[in-house]
Amino acid sequence: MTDTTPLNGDTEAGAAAAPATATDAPSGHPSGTPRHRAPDELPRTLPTLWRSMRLAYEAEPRLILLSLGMALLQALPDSLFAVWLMLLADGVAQGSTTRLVAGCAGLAGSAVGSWLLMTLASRVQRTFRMRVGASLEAHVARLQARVPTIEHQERPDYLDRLSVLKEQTWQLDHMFLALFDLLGAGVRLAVTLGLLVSVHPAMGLLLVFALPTVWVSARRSAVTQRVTEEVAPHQRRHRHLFTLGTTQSPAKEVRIWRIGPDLVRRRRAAWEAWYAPLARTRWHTAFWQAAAWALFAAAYVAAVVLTATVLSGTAGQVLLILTAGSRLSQYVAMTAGSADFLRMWLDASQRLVWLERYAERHRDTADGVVPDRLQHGITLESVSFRYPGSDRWALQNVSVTLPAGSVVAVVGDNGAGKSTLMKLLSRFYDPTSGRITVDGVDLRRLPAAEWRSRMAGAYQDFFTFEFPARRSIGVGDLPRADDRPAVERAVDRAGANDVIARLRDGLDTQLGATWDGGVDLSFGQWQKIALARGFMRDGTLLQVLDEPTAALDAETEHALFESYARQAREASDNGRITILVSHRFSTVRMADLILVLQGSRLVEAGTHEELMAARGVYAELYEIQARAYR
Ligand SMILES: Nc1ncnc2c1ncn2[C@@H]1O[C@H](COP(=O)(O)OP(=O)(O)OP(=O)(O)O)[C@@H](O)[C@H]1O
Repeated sequence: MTDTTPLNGDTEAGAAAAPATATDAPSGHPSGTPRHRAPDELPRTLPTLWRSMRLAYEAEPRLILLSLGMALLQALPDSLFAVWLMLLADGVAQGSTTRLVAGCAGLAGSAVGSWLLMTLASRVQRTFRMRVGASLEAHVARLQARVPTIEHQERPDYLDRLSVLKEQTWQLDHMFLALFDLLGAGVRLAVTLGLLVSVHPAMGLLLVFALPTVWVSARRSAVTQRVTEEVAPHQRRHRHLFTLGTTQSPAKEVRIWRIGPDLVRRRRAAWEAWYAPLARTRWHTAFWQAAAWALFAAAYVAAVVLTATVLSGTAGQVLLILTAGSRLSQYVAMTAGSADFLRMWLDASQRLVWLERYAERHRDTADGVVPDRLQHGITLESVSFRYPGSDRWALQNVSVTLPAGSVVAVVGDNGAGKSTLMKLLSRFYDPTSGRITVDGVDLRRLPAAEWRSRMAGAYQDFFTFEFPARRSIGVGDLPRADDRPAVERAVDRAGANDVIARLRDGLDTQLGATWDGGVDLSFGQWQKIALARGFMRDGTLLQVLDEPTAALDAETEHALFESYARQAREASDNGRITILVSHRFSTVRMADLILVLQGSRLVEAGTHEELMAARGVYAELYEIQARAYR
């Protein structure tokens, strides 16, 4: 693959592996080269195996025991088949009715028993798989949600490992069954070996010749798994490009820029980069597997010939060696196949435990108490921040106090760090250096979930919840999601009455055209719904409005925030701070405090009048915009 230009934020595998060049000094880095971040070591195998077994046992204790019992029982009628055949053959050859009847009865019993057990086992195992699979998937989802920050969602090493784990989660249930099959195959193998040795101890050597097939198979699986991990970034990338080329949201740009063929080409290249090493590995290991099986086949033929000639075995014994010998190869293949699955199970278990440990390490251990009301405000003390894997400072040495009860506006160029500041205040990330305090208490000491429950927010990259309008807004305060007057108040605060008035069934209208009876909204209408959601919560300490009205015209935005700021000042009996990000200076001038960010630094702070009098960056930009509107 030669063309590796990132596409739409796609993460480059090569970039993730770039050498470390970062310093910790908060100074701008011109290149923005991503720093190398080695993925954590996967935990040791055996304890992780034990852990995943415990998880499955805790989820379905009775089903797991029943499945295991069935798998072991199924081994018996199967492996005794050779004995019945021997009795039958000797009965015919020696004219012994007793042997003949015993052989026939044994064959009938084995056939019926096998069928019965197979039918029962498949039912039990299907239920077991569905239930355990669902419970493990939920476990992985919970672990991910438990991490309070969103840093891990942007780490390529984490995403690669997680994408493999997600695939494996639904396979984990298969793998438990593979373990039971392996145990069942062990029983079959032991019985068959006993039968072979009963003819002559030398027949036991057949097992020795079968062992290379097991070893090669296990080795094959381990090598394939290692390569799978190495090429995981390409796999994620080709899926991403496929989604880009086939889903609705990028469809307009894909067509207008006519990048469809380029996407196809790049997806193909990513697919090749993912698949080619895997295919090579499979071919390579298949050669060794074939060689191992050829060795076993030669030993099997020799055993049959030896029994018939040198050992002068009876017809029944020759038949027993023929049947048990071929079954031995079948059982060895079964053991090897289960071992193959087992290898994947080991790997999935390791990843699962890695995720558990990651979630545990990043568990929120903050023990501070979020205040009922703000007395002084929120202070940033020399706050610097850079995103995980990036050398570029998104914020540098920002020091400022946002006073309790104030309306604060943040302005600045694209990429100046405004949204980053909002993310730090929301504790989606912790500062790289410096600290943020809430009435003097470090924000890191306040439990993220509790702090966020006292926040509300509306963002430029809002999400379109395709629920009935009432609920799409109501989820902004889940306990009151069905409280109609509360939803109506939020609609009013967001100035979204016009959007609701146009909906066929008002607040009860299903949003999203792909749903039965659903309607689609314009971008601006969706944005007003998101804004209303951001106004659902009462009693918040921090209200973040990160360009939530960028799709509205300047006049509407201005009127909306004038009214909102007035309400916020009148009703702020708990010292709530409202922080508004906007590019429109006509809107931000009403704020009590205006922060001007430029190139990741806070360059000015003050009221509109103070900043105009200072004749700095703010005054200049304000004049430019004002002239444009005149
Ligand atoms: N998830 C991320 N990972 C790495 N870098 C990021 C990430 N998000 C933002 N950045 C970088 O951080 C810097 C600040 O971005 P931020 O989104 O805070 O800017 P902004 O002032 O809100 O810009 P805009 O006005 O365009 O919304 C930019 O250089 C940006 O490229």
